[in-house]
Amino acid sequence: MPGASEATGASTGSRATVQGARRLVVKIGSSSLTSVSGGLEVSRLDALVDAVAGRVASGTQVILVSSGAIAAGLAPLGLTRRPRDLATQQAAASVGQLHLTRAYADAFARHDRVVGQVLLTSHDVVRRAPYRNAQRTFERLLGLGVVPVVNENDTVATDEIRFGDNDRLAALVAHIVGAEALVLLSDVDGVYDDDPRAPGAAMIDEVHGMADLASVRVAKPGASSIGTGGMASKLAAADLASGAGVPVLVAGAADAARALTSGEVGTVFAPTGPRLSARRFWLRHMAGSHGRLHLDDGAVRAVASGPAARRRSLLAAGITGSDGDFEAGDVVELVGPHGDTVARGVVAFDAEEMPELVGRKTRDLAPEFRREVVHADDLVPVGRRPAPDPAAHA
Ligand SMILES: Nc1ncnc2c1ncn2[C@@H]1O[C@H](COP(=O)(O)OP(=O)(O)O)[C@@H](O)[C@H]1O
Ligand SMILES: N[C@@H](CCC(=O)OP(=O)(O)O)C(=O)O
Repeated sequence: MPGASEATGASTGSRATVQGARRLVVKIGSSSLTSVSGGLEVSRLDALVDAVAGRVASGTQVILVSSGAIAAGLAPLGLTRRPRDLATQQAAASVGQLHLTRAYADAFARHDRVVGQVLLTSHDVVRRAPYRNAQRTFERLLGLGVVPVVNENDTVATDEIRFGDNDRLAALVAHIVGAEALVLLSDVDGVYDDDPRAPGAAMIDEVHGMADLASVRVAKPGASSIGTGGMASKLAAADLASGAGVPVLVAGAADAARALTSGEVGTVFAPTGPRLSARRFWLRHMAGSHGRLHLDDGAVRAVASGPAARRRSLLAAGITGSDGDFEAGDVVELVGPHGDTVARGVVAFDAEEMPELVGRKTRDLAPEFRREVVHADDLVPVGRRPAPDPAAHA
């Protein structure tokens, strides 16, 4: 387990990246902005905005992902605890999001900054066209000097189309906007090797892959907790972002100013994989899948193993079957002989054309079928990386 005293060059580099990033996603959790009894605590929000505005003034484009809509809606509705049912959560979010947005607009106005509200559901990112549209909107907002304030569109998100938690949403947004780093601010000052309330629990300085966290105990959020995902969702989001090349800093909201200037607080997650382009990240982590192509061993080796430069397109000869109702241009899973997904990619044929193709060498195909089924440029391997299982440690 890397400890506070074992700072390495890579960690220093990751903290330096957070410090020097020209485009940064900052996520703040509900528990750092609200209390169940008092609703939105404007003084805490103001302190966060002071830190963000300071960073913006120094030339960084900041995208703020803010939780707190549901919690901020409780007190105005006379609710004394977080509701369990989705409809009441959505009603609370409808009320609370308005409070949140108004407070952000007022707080940033003190710094002569304009904010723009961006409410997303997973529907907006699983399909390519709305995803590109969201990308363009962010780009234009940032170009206009606006601070985008993002949340899940809780009032319309049903269970099926929920991101689930804003830590994950923040990791996705970091890739949508091409941010250089992600900062997750919470009511705890970093990731601890045990429940932070346990005697002797120590904060971890740096993480170089999820294997470093194998022995970390992640306590489940209590029933009265304001936050939704607890530390487990932060670790999953940090894994998602750092695995695709984006360093992540987990720090306390009370340390926001230092987190956004020196970066010398909290726990830093060094990148564990190459930086994925926004398109490849979308393909790998966000795109909705419309079906599956089954591959033989040779095809699995061709498309999913070895360095990226040597990976090849998927040809009909390596396909043993398909299922699903996809059309050319849809995203499908590429599945190995043992049923495990080895890659995802954009398929060049409709499902109903597949019987003509399965198992055939290119030279044996009719001329109109003689092309890659999934081109190498449209294909991204899905490696398996272990993440800590909160249930196992709770
Ligand atoms: N190993 C751990 N290290 C740090 N915090 C942990 C750990 N296990 C559980 N926690 C808890 O996770 C909580 C943060 O998650 P959460 O309340 O969901 O935050 P937020 O609302 O900011 O998203 C902290 O209050 C902390 O008590
Ligand atoms: N979208 C929800 C927050 C969901 C969420 O992930 O909350 P948190 O764990 O506090 O970051 C809201 O605004 O209440």
